[in-house]
Amino acid sequence: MSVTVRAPAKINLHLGVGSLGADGFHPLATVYQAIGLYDDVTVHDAPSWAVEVRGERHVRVLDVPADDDNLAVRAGRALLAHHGLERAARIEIHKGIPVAGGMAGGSADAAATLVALDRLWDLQTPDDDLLEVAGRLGSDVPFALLGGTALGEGHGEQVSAVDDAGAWWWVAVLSDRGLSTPEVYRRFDERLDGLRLPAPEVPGALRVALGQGDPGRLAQTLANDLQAPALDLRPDLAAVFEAGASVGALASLLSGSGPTVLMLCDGMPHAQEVTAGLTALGHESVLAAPGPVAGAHVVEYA
Ligand SMILES: C[C@@](CO)(OP(=O)(O)O)[C@H](O)COP(=O)(O)OP(=O)(O)OC[C@H]1O[C@@H](n2ccc(N)nc2=O)[C@H](O)[C@@H]1O
Ligand SMILES: Nc1ncnc2c1ncn2[C@@H]1O[C@H](COP(=O)(O)OP(=O)(O)O)[C@@H](O)[C@H]1O
Repeated sequence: MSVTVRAPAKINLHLGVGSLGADGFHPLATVYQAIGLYDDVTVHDAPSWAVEVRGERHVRVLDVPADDDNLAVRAGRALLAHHGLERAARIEIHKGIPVAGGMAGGSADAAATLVALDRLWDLQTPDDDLLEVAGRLGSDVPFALLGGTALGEGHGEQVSAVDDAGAWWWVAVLSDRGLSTPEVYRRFDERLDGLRLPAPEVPGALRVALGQGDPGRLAQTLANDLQAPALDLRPDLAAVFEAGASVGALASLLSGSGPTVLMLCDGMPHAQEVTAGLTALGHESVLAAPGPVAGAHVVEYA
């Protein structure tokens, strides 16, 4: 028997970052949104742990570890440890989420594996326990379970749903190489030069824009505190922001720690226009996706 679970990419509509804490993490006030780019994870009972990674053309699958370092395997082991069990699984990952793009593809695989193994082995793990195991695997993993649009607090692992009336369309401009999340946070610290920041907050105007489902308003409130440090590390990305403005995107924003650049559009036809405009300017990997979409969910039992 096998179980296949689909999990979405995430973006951060607001990424407010505070000063580095004693735990080695930065306090966050973020609003996540799950968008329609997905990884599918299929699990089978097996005598020992194994993982295979495949993916769509725009995904650099060779950058994904195919051993015990893979977040999906770490998730499987963590779930078993939580239940005090000893078993193993073969995990097949089909990636549609860009690797090291600031869209939490590894976290999506971890979340999908938690749900898939829970079903395969009928573990009946309570939701709160799954969220807790997820939060220890990575700050973004609980959101990949929840999906939709959600507030992220703590270091991003404490998630709660947010009212969102929108049917948003995003265009993602991928990069030909990834950016390391810890390096971007380190650069964020360097820029502060010892200054202590107040606790980060999500602006009320963002919640209003989401509640009204108004793309023009949302465009005014998108913000990411990691954008400037990421641009320090990748100054070439400035050209992508300029391209977004020149093809009429409502706003451009770095996705998480980057290097993917997101462009907010006014509906699907506009997203298609923006995609065509960027392609005509020579940007090769450009994907349009709707949001919000569901978190990790079963798509097949076989
Ligand atoms: C920046 C964000 C925004 O959603 O996502 P990505 O853009 O990477 O997808 C997240 O904060 C990334 O979360 P995730 O990739 O799960 O990070 P983790 O595995 O928990 O942590 C990796 C490392 O990033 C740094 N880190 C992470 C989260 C946080 N709030 N503060 C940090 O300083 C720490 O150095 C940590 O050791
Ligand atoms: N299942 C996985 N999918 C993607 N990356 C993984 C996975 N497991 C481990 N990794 C490692 O995590 C790093 C960051 O992964 P990813 O989640 O794609 O990006 P980001 O943190 O930018 O959102 C990759 O460079 C890769 O080495």
